[in-house]
Amino acid sequence: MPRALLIVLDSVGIGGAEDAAAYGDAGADTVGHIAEACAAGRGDQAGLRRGPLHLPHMTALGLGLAAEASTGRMPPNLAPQGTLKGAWGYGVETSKGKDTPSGHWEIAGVPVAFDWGYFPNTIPTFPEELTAALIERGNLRGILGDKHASGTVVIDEFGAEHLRTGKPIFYTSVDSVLQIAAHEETFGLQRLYDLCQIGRELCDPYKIGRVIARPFVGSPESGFKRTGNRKDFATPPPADTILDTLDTAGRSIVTVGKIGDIFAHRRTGREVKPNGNDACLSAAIEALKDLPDGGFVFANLVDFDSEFGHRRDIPGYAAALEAFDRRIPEIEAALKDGDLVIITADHGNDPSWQGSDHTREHVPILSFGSGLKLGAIGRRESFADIGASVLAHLGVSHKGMGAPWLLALCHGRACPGRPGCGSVAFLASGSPARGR
Ligand SMILES: O=P(O)(O)O[C@H]1O[C@H](CO)[C@@H](O)[C@H]1O
Ligand SMILES: [Mn+2]
Ligand SMILES: [Mn+2]
Repeated sequence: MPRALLIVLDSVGIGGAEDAAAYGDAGADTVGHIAEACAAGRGDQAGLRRGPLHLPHMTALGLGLAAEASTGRMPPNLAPQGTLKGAWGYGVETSKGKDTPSGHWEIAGVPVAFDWGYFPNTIPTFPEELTAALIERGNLRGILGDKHASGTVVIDEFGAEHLRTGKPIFYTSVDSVLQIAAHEETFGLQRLYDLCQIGRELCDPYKIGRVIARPFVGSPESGFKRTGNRKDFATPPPADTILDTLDTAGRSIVTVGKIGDIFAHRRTGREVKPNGNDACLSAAIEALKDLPDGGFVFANLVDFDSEFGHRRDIPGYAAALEAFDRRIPEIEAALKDGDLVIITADHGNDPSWQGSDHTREHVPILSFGSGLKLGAIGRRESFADIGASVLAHLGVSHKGMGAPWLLALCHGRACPGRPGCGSVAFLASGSPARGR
């Protein structure tokens, strides 16, 4: 029985969203603008990286072709030179919003049809009764911030006052979030998590997607730094996702990084949550080693978004893409015959864009594995096609949103595709055909 690995490169969008203007993002293009900046020497940083964006493995999987199909422009240095090694295309987000839960839930078969709640870009941003309830139930002296902000800037601004007063820092963004930053040692990590749990309950009537704990360390003298103990308190998806479907079918599930949080820990299998892209990718590769037949590994790599996209750091983002790309051979080496890998993203976060928020974009869909039919899977009208394709590959029937694309489930590199070999190819139209 085949297995599947789904990797979400958080915020690695490829531009071109037709509805981007409605989000203030017309023209945003995360990968395209990083590639252009690198080609123009604006991606150089001493000791980190230099030169054109170098992503040989993702290029061979069709990243440049997917980007070109999405925007009409081939990003510099991403045109494939040799043989293509993957099936490539791009996904269009149908959900409302451009945040992590919308993107991930849609990937997993549940597009967001309702409107999230958002806090206005005013000071204060939070409704008085919400703040009052948080202060009372959280036993607080008050709150700091109370505005739209970037998380690293807001701890620089209020960190010292937080240490003096013990008041936590509350902020939000254009996303449906309430974020609470507090010093991990003086305020206490568990106390921050408990406060966020209270916040989660109080935010439900406002339809807020996530309450996020943002612990940090440091001092006014040394500066403040966020730690890896961020924790997202998400509202659960409104319908069954592929995780529910696979769990019901008795399949083994491993979720890596933020996935557990994003799906509110519902049917998220064995959760592994190390800190950072590299450690999360290692954990995903490690999980493949003892993943039984029919199993599913679902990983999120968040550094692209949180460390570089929101920070508008082009060299950092480029270096992170290159670091991921260098490890694709390790993923290939961990695969068994019949395994499927899909690499995608949940939204954009163009580091060349104004502000510090996500950007509405198409996402790349790159897949590979033995027996997989190579070539274009085209434009997928919903991210839900990704989850549907995972289910199709794993042979689990699916009644929800999304349609699987061209997959050739030919279990074995040497499969001659003889009649009756049992393999199934899903054609782009969605009609299954025998053999390959
Ligand atoms: O600036 P930081 O704290 O990284 O916040 C960002 O992280 C949130 C979740 O992705 C986004 O809504 C954005 O506000
Ligand atoms: Mn995200
Ligand atoms: Mn983000």
